[in-house]
Amino acid sequence: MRSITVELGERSYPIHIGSGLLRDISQHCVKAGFPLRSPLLIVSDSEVAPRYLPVVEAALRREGYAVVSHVIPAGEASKSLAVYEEVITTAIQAGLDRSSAVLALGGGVVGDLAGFVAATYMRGIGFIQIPTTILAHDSSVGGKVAVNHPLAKNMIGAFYQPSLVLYDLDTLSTLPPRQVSSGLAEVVKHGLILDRDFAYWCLEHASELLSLNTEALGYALERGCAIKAQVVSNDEREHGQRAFLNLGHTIGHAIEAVGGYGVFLHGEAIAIGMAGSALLAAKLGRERAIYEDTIAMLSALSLPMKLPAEYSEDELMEAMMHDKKFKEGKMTFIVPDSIGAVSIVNDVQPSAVREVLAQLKKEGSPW
Ligand SMILES: NC(=O)c1ccc[n+]([C@@H]2O[C@H](COP(=O)([O-])OP(=O)(O)OC[C@H]3O[C@@H](n4cnc5c(N)ncnc54)[C@H](O)[C@@H]3O)[C@@H](O)[C@H]2O)c1
Ligand SMILES: O=C(O)C(=O)C[C@@H](O)[C@H](O)[C@H](O)COP(=O)(O)O
Ligand SMILES: [Zn+2]
Repeated sequence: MRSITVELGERSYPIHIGSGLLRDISQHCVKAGFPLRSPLLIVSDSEVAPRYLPVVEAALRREGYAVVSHVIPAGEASKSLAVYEEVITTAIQAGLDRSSAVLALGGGVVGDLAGFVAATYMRGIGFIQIPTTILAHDSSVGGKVAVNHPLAKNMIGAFYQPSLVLYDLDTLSTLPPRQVSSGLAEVVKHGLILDRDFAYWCLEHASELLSLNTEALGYALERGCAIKAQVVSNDEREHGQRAFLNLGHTIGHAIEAVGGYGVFLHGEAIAIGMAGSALLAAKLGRERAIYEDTIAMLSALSLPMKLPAEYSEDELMEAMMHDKKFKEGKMTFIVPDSIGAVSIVNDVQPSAVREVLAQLKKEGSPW
């Protein structure tokens, strides 16, 4: 097992990464100070629960914890206020108290939803992330928790850090290929924003990553988590550098909202968005090689880069006005300066964004 710390003073917490970690969950709950007398709530989804919930429940019960589980339907549509209310109902019925914790066993949907429950139930109780997707190397770290509104992604949420991230890489072996690629979009994003060598390493090792080679994947997820942890430690509430993590998300979130949640997976939408940011970079005078190398990386990871023709540019522009970086009537984009370095560009002209959207319908591979 390897560990990385998210340094946030008194709220610092470890990310444990390794093999066979699920059965150790109870010792971590004890160490984190969750008392046996207070019930724990595990939130999982309909794909993850049949595979991994029994191990986690059994480990906790062996220790003496009272455990209740709530299984949501798998997929982005569950990141909603309606499902949030159902989970809160379970928490009340199970008698969770202020010393209880919510454990998120699943991908980013479970993590974001369960984290929002933990942040708001009785104004905040304990929270543990147990990620089971590649993408969740990103979502489980950093404390952004939320549900979606039909008009805009992650619109109802909070910053609420977990006490612990327990990342058992054995769970990743059951991920479907499309989910593998989607998760790798956020992995390469971490390279594109801050680590040039890592971005090109992802390109060189794409086939090992896609085939879930243990060594390659372990390295990639550790590096991704370390970059994320560092950014969050520097700027927890996104006053500056944390916005780098939003590369590709202005367009990506608009694609998710306009197309319907779950039509494009999050990582797929972000891949199209990162291709768009690289096109925007070229329009703003950066080298076109940034776009070409970005496309090569996304393509190697079997990610989409093309915007389907039926996506209305007007609707996408409208959705982008709800981006959390949109302030005082100005569009802000994270724009690559080179591979491994980005800038926050305020006041991007809407006409330039429209041109990018039109180009995204033409360029890239048809996927
Ligand atoms: N909070 C953050 O900082 C942050 C960062 C990135 C993404 N996100 C959010 O995360 C979400 C996407 O996360 P995701 O891609 O993990 O999606 P997800 O949670 O929907 O998981 C993807 C799919 O894989 C299945 N699955 C999960 N683990 C599995 C396993 N081990 N074996 C087999 N199937 C498994 C799930 O049931 C689901 O169908 C989006 O809502 C996105 O907005 C949040
Ligand atoms: O942790 C962050 O900060 C990120 O931006 C990570 C993103 O990958 C993630 O999708 C996040 O949920 C987006 O946040 P939002 O503030 O744009 O909703
Ligand atoms: Zn993301």
